[in-house]
Amino acid sequence: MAGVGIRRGSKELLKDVSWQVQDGERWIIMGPNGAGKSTLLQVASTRMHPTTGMVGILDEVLGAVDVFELRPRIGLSSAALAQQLPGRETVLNAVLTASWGVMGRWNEDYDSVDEERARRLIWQWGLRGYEDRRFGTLSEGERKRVLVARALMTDPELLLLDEPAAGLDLAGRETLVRALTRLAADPDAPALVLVTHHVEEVPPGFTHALLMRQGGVVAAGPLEATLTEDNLSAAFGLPLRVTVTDGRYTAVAR
Ligand SMILES: Nc1ncnc2c1ncn2[C@@H]1O[C@H](COP(=O)(O)OP(=O)(O)OP(=O)(O)O)[C@@H](O)[C@H]1O
Repeated sequence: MAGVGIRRGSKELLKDVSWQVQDGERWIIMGPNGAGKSTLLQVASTRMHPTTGMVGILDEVLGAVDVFELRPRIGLSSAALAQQLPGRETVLNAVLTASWGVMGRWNEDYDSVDEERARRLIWQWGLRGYEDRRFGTLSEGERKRVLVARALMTDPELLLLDEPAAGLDLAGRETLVRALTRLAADPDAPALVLVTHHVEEVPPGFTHALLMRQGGVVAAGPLEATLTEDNLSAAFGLPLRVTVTDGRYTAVAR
């Protein structure tokens, strides 16, 4: 995207954002509350159109393409989507129904190939044995992993994860970070974009970072050169001390 701005009334949600994701890249989007991260993902997932600027997604230009054809090529996991999934739906159906772009199972006919893929994803995301459990009865950590499995169901070319570790306890977070580390290392995985508030949630193997503040880009580029003390302090508006141990980041106020 180039020069993207989004305005609602007098408020600028995004200001002159230019950003490119290439095949095989794994991006972190980070910034404080209200920085515009979710808005940016809304644009990248074709749910929101910019007021100014140009957005190209998977070789199509937003505004000149049928978004309903583009959406199955983009996997999305977010709290807003989780709320739309019926709690009575089974884990298997929560993942499987993504292939039809619907949230609850009705009378659709699913191929056994689709069901096999859904089961494989459920296993891959550490939920073997949970296939018949109802989504509403899962823990937050289990739910988050179902959402990622669901987002991968259509074999997307781009995977957008909006705060997948929000609300998880330490073990839940570490399980998810490990799973995302594996995904990042998979050469067949789609391009990845992960939104988070916390450097502790950056999975090793992610390649790039975009730091935001007040709708604008503070810094963007290769991860190590971007997640620096100076850039993170500027994004969060607080002097930070950042350490990296075995590819894992921690940040504390200075
Ligand atoms: N329709 C709207 N009208 C006016 N302001 C809006 C609208 N939608 C979002 N905003 C504002 O735009 C800003 C950016 O919101 P956004 O959800 O993108 O931020 P975020 O970085 O994802 O924040 P958080 O980390 O808290 O989830 C916020 O200040 C929000 O209140």
